[in-house]
Amino acid sequence: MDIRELGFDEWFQKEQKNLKKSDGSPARISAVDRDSYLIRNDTREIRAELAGNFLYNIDSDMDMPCVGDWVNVQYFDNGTFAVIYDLYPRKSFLQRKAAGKSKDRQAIAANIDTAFIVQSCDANFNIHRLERYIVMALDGRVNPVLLLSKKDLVTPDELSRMIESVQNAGIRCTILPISSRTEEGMADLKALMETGKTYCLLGSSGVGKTTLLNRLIGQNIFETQEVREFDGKGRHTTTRRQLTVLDGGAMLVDTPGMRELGTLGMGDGIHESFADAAELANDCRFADCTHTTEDGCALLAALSDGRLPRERYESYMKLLSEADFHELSYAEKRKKDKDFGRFIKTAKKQVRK
Ligand SMILES: Nc1nc2c(ncn2[C@@H]2O[C@H](COP(=O)(O)OP(=O)(O)OP(=O)(O)O)[C@@H](O)[C@H]2O)c(=O)[nH]1
Ligand SMILES: [Zn+2]
Repeated sequence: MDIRELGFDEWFQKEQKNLKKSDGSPARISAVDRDSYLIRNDTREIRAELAGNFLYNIDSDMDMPCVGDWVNVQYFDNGTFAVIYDLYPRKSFLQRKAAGKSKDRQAIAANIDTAFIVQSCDANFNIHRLERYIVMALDGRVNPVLLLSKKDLVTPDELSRMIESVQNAGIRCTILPISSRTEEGMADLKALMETGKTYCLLGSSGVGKTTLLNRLIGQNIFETQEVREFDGKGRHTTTRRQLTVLDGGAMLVDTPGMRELGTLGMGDGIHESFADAAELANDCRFADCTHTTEDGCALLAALSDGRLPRERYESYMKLLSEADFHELSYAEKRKKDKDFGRFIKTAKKQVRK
């Protein structure tokens, strides 16, 4: 396999000479498990760890490798173990964030070309929710495609009305109705997925993402297996692969963090136009731009020369920062609930005293 088939195109080749360490080889992160990584190169998938000085050279958590990232590595033990020295710039970056506060950001995946936003035809279809997922994708420079799942549950008329309402809302993304049950649309979906490009599935719980993933990965049993290897310290470890190369050569990313996005909430009254701002964000120099202070921020540029009205900018930033937009992960919520429970307990004790 050629490394270009894993997505290492001219864009990354050009960035190679800007890396701190000029020797080394490019490899792609295929799973992250706390401080240990799986990387994929042209021949194999192996375990990797960060170089000792990696942490000294970064400014924030956002500079830590995440799934989909390209990294510069050096191989040891006959190429069975690697050390990560450097992170390539990101072409695209899916993250949860609260506007302007870097500590409230959480990386989800890097270098995704297309996000399939899944909404099921029967109950889950909702224009406002769709708009929010589209903003999230565009803000990370990821191309959104709408999959209308469970097509088998609606009539052709109902389906046409849904597609019409998406178009009437001014949303211009590709729309593909599919059914995992009847296989309708599955061939079209596979035809959309190109060799060397990376995809992910976003959508609420129950819309059929897992079923679809299994359909796409299913014929590729080897890829779904866990990777068991000895790590650098000789321990036996197991990691679930999060970036999978499908039979057709396209790649699919599925991380636990991506699953948790499924509960994306729906506040009221934020049905303002976002398309202009979200499309501008696509042109920011940095994939992880916060649109607050960065040089090369397309939103700030448009704001200063009047192409983007201030209130539009502000409502867009508000949308990005909403608590329920980039929902806290389930684990974080559980922890918050626990902390709150503890707080109540202590407070009660103190009252008793
Ligand atoms: N009728 C119909 N049902 C489907 C289809 N695809 C999935 N389902 C059903 O929808 C339910 C939810 O599917 P999942 O694949 O688990 O949905 P999910 O989006 O992965 O949900 P989470 O795992 O909770 O995130 C299951 O009962 C599936 O059998 C479809 O194309 N048609
Ligand atoms: Zn920006």
